[in-house]
Amino acid sequence: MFEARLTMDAPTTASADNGTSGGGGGWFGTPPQPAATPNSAGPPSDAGRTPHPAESIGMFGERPRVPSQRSQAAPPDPTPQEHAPPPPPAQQASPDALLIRRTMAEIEPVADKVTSYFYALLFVRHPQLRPLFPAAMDTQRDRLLKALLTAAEHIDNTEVLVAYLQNLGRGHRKYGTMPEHYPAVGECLIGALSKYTSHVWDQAMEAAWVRAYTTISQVMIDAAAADQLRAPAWWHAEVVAHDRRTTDIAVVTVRPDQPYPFLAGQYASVETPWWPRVWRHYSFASAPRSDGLLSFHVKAVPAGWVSNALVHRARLGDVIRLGPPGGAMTVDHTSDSGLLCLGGGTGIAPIKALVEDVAEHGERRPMEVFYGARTDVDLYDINTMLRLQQVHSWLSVRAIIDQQGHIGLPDAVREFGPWNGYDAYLSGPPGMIRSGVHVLRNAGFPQERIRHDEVEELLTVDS
Ligand SMILES: NC(=O)C1=CN([C@@H]2O[C@H](COP(=O)(O)OP(=O)(O)OC[C@H]3O[C@@H](n4cnc5c(N)ncnc54)[C@H](O)[C@@H]3O)[C@@H](O)[C@H]2O)C=CC1
Repeated sequence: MFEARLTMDAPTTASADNGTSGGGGGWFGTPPQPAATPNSAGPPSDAGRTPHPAESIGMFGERPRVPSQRSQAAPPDPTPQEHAPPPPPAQQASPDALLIRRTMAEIEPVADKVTSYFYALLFVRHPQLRPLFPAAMDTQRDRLLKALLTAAEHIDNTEVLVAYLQNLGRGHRKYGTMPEHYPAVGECLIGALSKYTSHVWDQAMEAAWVRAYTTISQVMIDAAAADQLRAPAWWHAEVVAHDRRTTDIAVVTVRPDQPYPFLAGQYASVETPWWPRVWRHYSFASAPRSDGLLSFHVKAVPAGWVSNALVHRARLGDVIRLGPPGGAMTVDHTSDSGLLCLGGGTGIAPIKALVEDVAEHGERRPMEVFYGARTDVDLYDINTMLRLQQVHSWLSVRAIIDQQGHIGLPDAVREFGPWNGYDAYLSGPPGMIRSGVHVLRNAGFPQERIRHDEVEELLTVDS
């Protein structure tokens, strides 16, 4: 019944300036499609996507970053008033946002059921979409729904939402997501939400969700179409070096088949040939190199499909797939702030990339690296870091062995300082990031000077 009403606010397929927007289809129609490139013409048998603990999956599986932007945001903005206003406080939320929040509160206690029902609907009604998802959906099945719900919840916060959704839309190209898939997802989203909120669901609530999803899908579709003009949906990359540093950690170096632009501190999503459509995020372990090679530090974790494959199975000549780079834990080279870096375990990888990045820019900003590990053996990259320290007088590296686990690194940072004039970069297990942020905030560190990847995403990382 709601379907008939939904065709009003149809997402279009591409941006208005190419003549394809504005008219077409509705949620439940087939919007016009942008010209396909070879990479995006349709999901290959292994087209899939996203990262995390059991990682990613879903068509919209990129981890939601909307809520915690500030921790990884750019440096403090001296003129915030020139930008869009912050999201309205709850009492000023738009009517649609209030209805969406009401729905969210209703489904929260039954989130698992909503998730199961949503995917059941999707795959029964639209079986052609099933191959876009990994074979095993059990661990990651809620990524798509979560991303959609997160976006809807922040529908009033246009500035942040658009950036998030654009990233999401671009990231979905590697799954083989096409514009015509969006109406199917929207229909099943409404179907699942209405079923589990039937006692409160009404026309107004449905209309709010339709408007929100129409906006969400339109931004994603436009971003994917724009990205298609300048970048492949994914890169193939051949393993050219495989260096086992410990029984469970390997440094894997790959050569992409096309230039792969990225910034030090970012990460890529990675899919191996052994687990099609299962994607994980790995931070680049080096700044961009003149030979175009990329390195990742991979630790095989229990039940980590991708990480175990990369550490124990990958051989020279194997070809993996890479999604586009993501992440905002990058250095602002217009600043001369010091850099306080915490790298826990394999979290040292992007910190090493940041050191190289600062060095390449010829800067002499103080850089203090705290490298935490459980044992000496786990400090698998300490020699590299100490070599960098020898070469760069502005760099200081301290190793913190934390056998008891999980208190040493942030505590050690507290003992040094003061850290006035420093930006902080945190990379490592989610627990380390959380406690690190806590310690730094208590030490007076402004939130906007603390950068790290999203904890939600790390929780799904198969390190
Ligand atoms: N961009 C990022 O943030 C990256 C994150 N990672 C993540 O880093 C982790 C590395 O795993 P492992 O090498 O096994 O590290 P681990 O679990 O052995 O921890 C390494 C060190 O981090 C610190 N630490 C860990 N948990 C802590 C806690 N709850 N509170 C305070 N400090 C804590 C301790 O000093 C510990 O020795 C993985 O979860 C991986 O996903 C890896 C690469 C990049």
